[in-house]
Amino acid sequence: MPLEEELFPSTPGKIKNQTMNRQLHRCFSSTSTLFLWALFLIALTASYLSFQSFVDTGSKYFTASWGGLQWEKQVRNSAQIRRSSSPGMSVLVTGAAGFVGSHVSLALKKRGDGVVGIDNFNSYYDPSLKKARKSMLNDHGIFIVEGDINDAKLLAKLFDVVAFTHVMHLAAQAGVRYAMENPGSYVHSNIAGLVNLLEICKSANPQPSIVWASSSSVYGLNEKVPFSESDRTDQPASLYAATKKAGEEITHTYNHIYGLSITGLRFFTVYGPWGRPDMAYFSFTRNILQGKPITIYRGKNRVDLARDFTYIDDIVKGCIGSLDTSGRSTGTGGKKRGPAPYRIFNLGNTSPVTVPTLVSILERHLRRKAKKHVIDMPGNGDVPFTHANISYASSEFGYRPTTDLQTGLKKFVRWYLSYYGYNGKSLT
Ligand SMILES: O=C(O)[C@H]1O[C@H](OP(=O)(O)OP(=O)(O)OC[C@H]2O[C@@H](n3ccc(=O)[nH]c3=O)[C@H](O)[C@@H]2O)[C@H](O)[C@@H](O)[C@H]1O
Repeated sequence: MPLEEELFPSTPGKIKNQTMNRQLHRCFSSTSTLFLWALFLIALTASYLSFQSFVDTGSKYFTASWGGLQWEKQVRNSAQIRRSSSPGMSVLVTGAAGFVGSHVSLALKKRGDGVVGIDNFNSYYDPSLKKARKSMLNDHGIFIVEGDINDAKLLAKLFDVVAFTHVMHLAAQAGVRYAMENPGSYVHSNIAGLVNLLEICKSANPQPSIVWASSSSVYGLNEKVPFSESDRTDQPASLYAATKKAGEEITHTYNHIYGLSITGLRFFTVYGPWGRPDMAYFSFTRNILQGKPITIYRGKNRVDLARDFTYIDDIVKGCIGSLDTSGRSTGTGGKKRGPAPYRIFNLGNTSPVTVPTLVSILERHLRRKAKKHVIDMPGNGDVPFTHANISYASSEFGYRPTTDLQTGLKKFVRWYLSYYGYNGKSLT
């Protein structure tokens, strides 16, 4: 039976309906018919109102149109493996119009793997940048479905059309500080969306192997440096971090019960061309070019904040290395048949740089001075520093970052200027 029908039967509750009919018949023949009619009308009005509110809420997330023969053909074409040297994989990339998602999709496609993307194109940051990434991917034969990872029917349909060997799960609500403004969006994408995706993957036949984006933020208030995968991660400093940590626990459960092969990647402040406008290096560049001030946070006792900034090409190599070594899921028909791999890796640069140094590198590349406004770090979920120990990823798949911040920012600035021009007015 197709996955879609198995999960969503076409005649749900058939038996229940027959029982209900008999009960209704008895009710109408009783003396309290009038009273029951009144109750019925009230219930009808209430269900209409709640249906309306469901439609309103639902349409916020599931407005995308998909399906049909032409759509299925596009999905199949995009998933086609065109590699002769090795078996190759067909990968469903979630968040494919995002920063990391678009880079990983392109790299996979270029070496002949099949790639289908899914992205909800939400407006957390300028959706036109996401559309531009999408059209770049389209030019390389990658089809991106517009839809939300919470849409179980859409995901089930995708697995009916293609037997994906791997899922690269990068769709998420990112951003550490935005979690204080819109906590619900983190629960929606990073918890509910993740569980929905895992439910589909566990029922798929064959089950795919899953590689997904966790975050360096799970180390929270950990003070031991550099951060190793075995260090404590039970002191998150932000809701964002807490949802990523929850994701690590949730994926462990699906590995344990259903035999899904899972690899979680703790990304350390990823930057580069086609990046996220909400991140500091990006918004600083925009403001410096527009002559606007930038706010630099400073830690306790006037200590500079520092990040293990990691260049996108290094992260892409880490993602592909993880996919190539992920091993197989072992379940069928939603049942585990044996133990499957469960791994977590740091993907960082092993060389933290302070935020003021980041700013001075940008000033050099942009040939402009920043108007700096230095303030004490507000209690907004930030951590004072991050620093990755990458020996586990090195030993498992030869992960070795090669781009320092100076070089990486030069490439970013070159891209930024070619995309936005000098005043960057198109950026909102
Ligand atoms: O590794 C991660 O897991 C996360 O990395 C990223 O978070 P962060 O490391 O916080 O990056 P980013 O916002 O660029 O701030 C960088 C520095 O600039 C400081 N900062 C920031 C803004 C500002 O106006 N001023 C400032 O000083 C700020 O205090 C910080 O010290 C991703 O956004 C997140 O989605 C997640 O993937």
